[in-house]
Parts: sequence; C-alpha cells; structure tokens
Amino acid sequence: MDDDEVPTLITQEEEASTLLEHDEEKLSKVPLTIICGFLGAGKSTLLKRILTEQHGFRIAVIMNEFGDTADIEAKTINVASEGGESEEFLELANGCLCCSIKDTGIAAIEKLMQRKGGFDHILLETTGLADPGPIASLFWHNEEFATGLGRDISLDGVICVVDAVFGPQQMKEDQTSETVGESLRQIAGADILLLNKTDLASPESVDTTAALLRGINPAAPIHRTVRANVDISKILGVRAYAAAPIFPPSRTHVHGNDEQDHEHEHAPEPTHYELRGISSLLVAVPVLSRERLDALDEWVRTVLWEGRLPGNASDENESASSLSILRCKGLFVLDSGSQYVLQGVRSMYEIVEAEDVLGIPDAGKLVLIGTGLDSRVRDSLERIWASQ
Ligand SMILES: Nc1nc2c(ncn2[C@@H]2O[C@H](COP(=O)(O)OP(=O)(O)OP(=O)(O)O)[C@@H](O)[C@H]2O)c(=O)[nH]1
Repeated sequence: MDDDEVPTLITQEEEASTLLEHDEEKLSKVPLTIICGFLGAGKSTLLKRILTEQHGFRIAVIMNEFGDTADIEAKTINVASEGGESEEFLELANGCLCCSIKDTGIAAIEKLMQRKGGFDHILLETTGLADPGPIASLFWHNEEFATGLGRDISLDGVICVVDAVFGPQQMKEDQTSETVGESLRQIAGADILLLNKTDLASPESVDTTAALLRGINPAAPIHRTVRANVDISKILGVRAYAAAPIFPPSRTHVHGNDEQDHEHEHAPEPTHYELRGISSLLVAVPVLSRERLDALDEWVRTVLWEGRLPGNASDENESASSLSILRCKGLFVLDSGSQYVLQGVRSMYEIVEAEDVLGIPDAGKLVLIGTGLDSRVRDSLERIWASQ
C-alpha cells in the first residue's frame, strides 16, 4: 500500500464491531495496548499469533526490541507474510501492520500515526523486563501529551505475559531489599495477565503461580495459555482505563477440556497480600453519600500525591512511611444510584461517573497495588465511611 494512500476502515464482522464499539470520541482515537512480560515468557509468540491469524482486525504491532532479537523476529514475520521485503512497516496478509523498530516506542508511534486509518488498534511491546507504569501514564491523561499523540491515541490496557515455568523464580531473583523488582511492577501495572506455557508446568504449580499473581494484582483477570493462545477479544478492546466496569467479571471460572482454553481465576478474593515488598489491598466500599465520595477523593489525592495517609495521627504515617501506589482502581456506588470509577497510575488518577452502569451493585470496591499497604491503610480508609 502506498504511503500517501489513506485506507478506509474495514467492515468489521459482528463480533468485531462489538469489540470496537466506542462512542464518537473514542472512535476518533486509536486504542493502544502495551505488552510487557518476563524474559522468554511468550510476548513474541503472542505478537506473531496476532500478526498471522485471521481475526478480522487490523492491528499495528510495534515490536520495540533491541539487537538481534528484532532481526530474528522481523525475518520470522516476513516468512509468515509470504516473503515480503524487510521494511520498517510491513503489511501482513491478515491486514495487520508490523513495525519492527529499535528506536523508542514513541518515535515509532509518531510514524505510525501518519498512517492513521490503516489500522484499528496499536500493540506496543516493551523491551525485556520493562516497567509498564511510566509508558502507561504517558498515554493516559498526560497533559503534555494531550496536545500531541494523545489526541489520536487512547490507552486500552496493559497485558503482562508471565512464564508459568520460570515466572515464580524470576520474581524471586528480581527482588532486592529496597526496591520492588521489575517483574513485580509488571504484574502490578497489568490490566490483563497471561499465564503462558502452562503445558510445561504441572496443574498444581500453575495454580500456585496463578494464586501468586492474583495476590499481587487482584484486579486483573488471569488467562492461562499455551503458546499465548487467547481469544483476542479478551485482551484487546478492554478499555481498562475508561469509565467502565473494571474488575474481572466474576470469580466464577470457565472450564475447558482443551488445555488451551483460558479461564478466569476463581479462588476466593484475597483482601490483603504482601510479597517481597509489593502489596495489594482490596477494600469493600459501602454505598456512599456525595460527601463521603469527596472525602474518598481527598484520601486518594493525599495518598497518591503526598505518599502519606490523611489525618494527623503520626503513628499512622510512621507505619505508612513506605506508602506508594503503583496502580489503583475502584468502583463506588452513591446513594443517589450513580456509580463512579477510580482509575490511577502512579500519581495520576481520576474519579469519574461511570459511563455504563451495569446493574446496581450493592457496594463498591477499591483495589490498591503498591508498597506499604498495611492494615492502617485499610483502617484509615474505612474511617471515611464509618461515621456515615
Ligand atoms: N512449550 C511452550 N513453549 C512456548 C510457549 N510459548 C512460547 N514458547 C516458546 O518459548 C520461547 C520463548 O518465547 P517468546 O515468545 O520468544 O518469548 P518472549 O517473551 O518474546 O522472549 P524475549 O523477548 O526474549 O523476552 C520460544 O521458543 C517459544 O516458541 C508455550 O506456551 N509452551
């Protein structure tokens, strides 16, 4: 296809149209998904699958790899696309567009956006053991960005691919006493977790690893996969940062006889978890008055921006000295019946009215993932609504 030619969007099949069904504003933006994951966990396998399968979507994939790996991957994709030339941008038989670039992802995306209209979704692979947090916050409500690429792109979600065999070991080795390791940051910052290579691990150890992942990130659905075989609609078009329902649909799991079936985790929800410096806290939030929602907003602001618990009790802040939030999500129900969604990445957050009210949940939920999330954090939160 000629560079100057502006292709029209393809007609989507019914399933596809559901996936990409957005309002006018969202339609004008191209959703972007970040893929991160452990070394050798199966990121390239997932990308190759997307680039070669007939799924009806035109997805631009940015392989942001260094050195030899990028070359190897480019060749592999060329073979898959029936011997196309090795180009910076490669159109593939299934309508996808591959961009293999060793530069920073941003430069690649800028180039890509000049071809806007030629694809419906962007997948950005991050290098090796990269923390997705900074890049996610760049694409999400960044004020400087809003006048540039942010006008054209909306962050859809972060996928983290975890190795079912070596994942637990990698998490252990990645730990240092002072900082949260990159692999744990990846899990913490993910909206979707792919637990891959489940064919190589015993069902028991896959269960153990899945429980570990759920402990670290209780808000992300976990899909167990073999060779990253996952229904594409489960990982793209999830709108994890939009004002929409945000928690895994339910803890009931889908059984499949086929090993490649993915399933949602179904263990009881942990309410507090701590592993090698990283912790998560899941708090049930009762129906709130508008006043309490404002107080909750202030609480979130103080914790995210100042790294401390609100109030004057010094003992609280002593204990919470290492308080830091990597990711937070919440759904709050007001006594008026309206629902509000909290989304936060690092120090950036928003609390906005939910676009799609799905049924009337009897209560809300708040998930915090970060460091220093001990029982005093929960107590401090619960005091907000205790006096209602
Ligand atoms: N048995 C088995 N092998 C897998 C599976 N997924 C990927 N592999 C193989 O594992 C190896 C590593 O997979 P990649 O997709 O290259 O992993 P990656 O995350 O892109 O690796 P890096 O970019 O080097 O970090 C390859 O040889 C894959 O064919 C799986 O589910 N089961």
